[in-house]
Formats: sequence, C-alpha cells, structure tokens
Amino acid sequence: MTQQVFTYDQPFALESGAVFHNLRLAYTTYGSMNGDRSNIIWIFHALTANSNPHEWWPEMIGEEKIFDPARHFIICVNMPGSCYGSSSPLDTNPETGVPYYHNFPFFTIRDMAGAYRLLQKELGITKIKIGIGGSTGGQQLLEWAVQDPELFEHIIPLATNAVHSPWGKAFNASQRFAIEADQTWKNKAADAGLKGMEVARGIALLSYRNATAYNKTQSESSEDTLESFRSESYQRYQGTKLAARFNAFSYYVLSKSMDSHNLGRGRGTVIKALEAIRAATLVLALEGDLLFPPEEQDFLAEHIPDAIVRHISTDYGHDGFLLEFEQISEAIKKFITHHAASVITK
Ligand SMILES: CC(=O)SCCNC(=O)CCNC(=O)[C@H](O)C(C)(C)COP(=O)(O)OP(=O)(O)OC[C@H]1O[C@@H](n2cnc3c(N)ncnc32)[C@H](O)[C@@H]1OP(=O)(O)O
Ligand SMILES: N[C@@H](CCO)C(=O)O
Repeated sequence: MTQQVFTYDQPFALESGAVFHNLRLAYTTYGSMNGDRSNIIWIFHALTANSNPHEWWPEMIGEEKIFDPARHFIICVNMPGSCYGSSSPLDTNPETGVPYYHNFPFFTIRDMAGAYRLLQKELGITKIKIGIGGSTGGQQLLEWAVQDPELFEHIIPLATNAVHSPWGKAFNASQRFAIEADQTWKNKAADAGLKGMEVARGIALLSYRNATAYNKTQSESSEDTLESFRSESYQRYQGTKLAARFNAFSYYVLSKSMDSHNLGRGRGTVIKALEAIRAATLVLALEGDLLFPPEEQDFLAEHIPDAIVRHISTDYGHDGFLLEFEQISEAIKKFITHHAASVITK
C-alpha cells in the first residue's frame, strides 16, 4: 500500500465560479499497474471515509478478495473538502494566510470528477477496468462516467442516484442546521461546531439505517426501563465517535457537495446523461435503503444502455453497502465473469 499526494499548481475553476488554488488530492494505491494498464480498479469512498478502502471495506480488498493487489492496481482518492489529506477547510488559504474554515468553497460532485481527471492524467491512466463507489462515492463515479464515457470498462454504482433527491437534500439541510445551531460554529477554530456535528451524525444515521435495524439491535433487555434507552445511547455514541475523527467544516461542505449532484445539469435531461454512459454497468441496490431508495438504482439501470441491477438483501438499509461484502463480492464476480464471456462471444 502506498499513500501519496498529488498537487495541482494551476488555478482550478469550480462550478460555483470560485477559483481554487493549490488543489491537493491524497490517494492510496495497492498493487501495480500491469504492462498494458488493464488492471486498474478505481474506488470512490462515501461521506466520512478516507482514501484507504482497506480500513472501511476490509473484506473487499486483499489476497483472494474481489479486489486483490496481486492482480489489480487499486486506487482511491480522498474527496476534496474531506479531512483525510486532500484540500480541506482546515488548510491555510494562500490568499489570506489563515485557515479557510467557513470560507472553504464547496466542490460540486462535478468538480470532484474534474479534479480526479487531473490525477488520472498525471498517472497516465487511459482505461479503468472497474470503477466502483457507494452513496456519494457512486455519485462521483456516475458523474465521471458521463464526463468521459470511454474511460471505464465497467462501473459498479451502489446505493446511489442520478440526482440527489429532495428527501436526501432535506436530510443534509437538517444536519447543517444542527451544526449552525451550535454556538461554537461561528468560531474560527478547528473544533467549531463539533457538538452540532454529533447531532448531525445522529440525524444522518436515521437515514443510513431503518426501523428494522434499530429494532433488532437496540431493543431493551428489560421492560422496566423508563428512560436512558439503548437507542438513545447509540445515537449519542455514534455522534461522539464521529467527532473524534472528523470536523464540522468538512462535514458541512461535503453535505453540500452531495446536494449538488445532478447528472442532468446543463445536459438536457438526466436520462440523456445516463444514456451517454458506455461502461458495462452493474447497479447494486440495498433493500430498505431509506436515503437512496432502490427505485433510484432501478432508474439508473433502466437508462444506462448496458446495465443490470441487483438488489441485495440486508437488515442494515443504506449502510448495507459497507457491510454486505459477501453478497456484493458475489454479484461483482458474476457480473465480471458474465461480461468477459459476452465480450468473447461477440
Ligand atoms: C479514519 C477512519 O477511521 S475511516 C473508517 C471509519 N468510517 C468510515 O470509513 C465510514 C464508513 N463506515 C461506516 O459508516 C461505519 O463504520 C459502518 C456503517 C460500516 C459500521 O458502523 P459501526 O458504527 O461500526 O457499526 P454499528 O452501527 O453496529 O455500531 C457499533 C458501535 O456502536 C456501539 N454501540 C452499539 N449499541 C450501542 C448503544 N446502545 N449505546 C452505545 N454504543 C453502542 C458499539 O459498541 C460499537 O462501538 P465501536 O464502534 O466503538 O466498536
Ligand atoms: N456511513 C457512510 C455514509 C453513508 O453513505 C459514511 O460515514 O461515510
């Protein structure tokens, strides 16, 4: 495994009209590119993860796993705005000499794909065997597959959508309101808004899981309990767990990035954009996903020309894309084998 940083010394124009300087992308790679560079797997991480998929998707990467460094060159980039090495709100703004904090310009999903293309060129990558990503990672993958239809041989978007829904945007807005309601949020300090972010994580979890998940894992062992219920302590714990590794500035801008996702913007319609994708596509849906309901993945498969959709059964809802690795690996294996066979017989 190697962890590196790519820096772009030219101004980088964002969709919002802002111009970003000194763009930095932290990325992790496993394995080596083969002679004809035909073994590249590009993984896109979700909202609060980092560029090291082995940490958050351990059962998907490794010896004899679906993505195996002995056979594949695996790359994952930390998304700009995040706090794991890429350009982030805690960086010093070269124009002011002080940290950006509240003034960090948010990157749209389209800006993110544009940034990754710079790194792709730098690494001399002209073909990607498989692009895979869940949730907002899947949004970036789809956006890139529309921007450069010939780049990906296969794409595997999981638990994601073509346009971020009003429902998803409402969840994100409520989370930002929780951060804004924290009195410390106005402070120009790295820990501003952390309590608000803890509440935001609790709100988010209600969309990442569902009633089945909570009712299964957080039921009380005694009917005598009158207060301090397990699900309450779970909500609190998950907030503090995130606060120990993330910051509210990154959380705030990344939720805006997710809201910006719309494959159809400036391209006629969403359907037209999806129809431009040339990659063989496996769309994965998670049963009981409240945030990205399976109908959204069915829609993707209906309009991407060479696509199939598979529904994964899970008690975890949306978070199933991070946890149902056996079913996900099996679906990928079948898809790649079937696609290779159909290419040979064509
Ligand atoms: C740099 C990095 O760390 S990156 C890796 C971290 N995260 C990411 O990359 C983002 C992607 N990952 C995720 O979102 C999550 O890890 C998931 C969805 C995969 C799994 O979520 P988890 O929080 O691990 O699982 P789950 O919801 O079962 O919660 C388990 C935790 O809650 C605790 N918990 C469970 N019930 C309760 C309760 N009633 N009260 C208090 N705590 C509780 C458990 O003790 C456990 O704590 P631990 O994480 O300290 O071991
Ligand atoms: N649980 C994921 C977000 C859900 O897509 C994360 O924390 O990155």
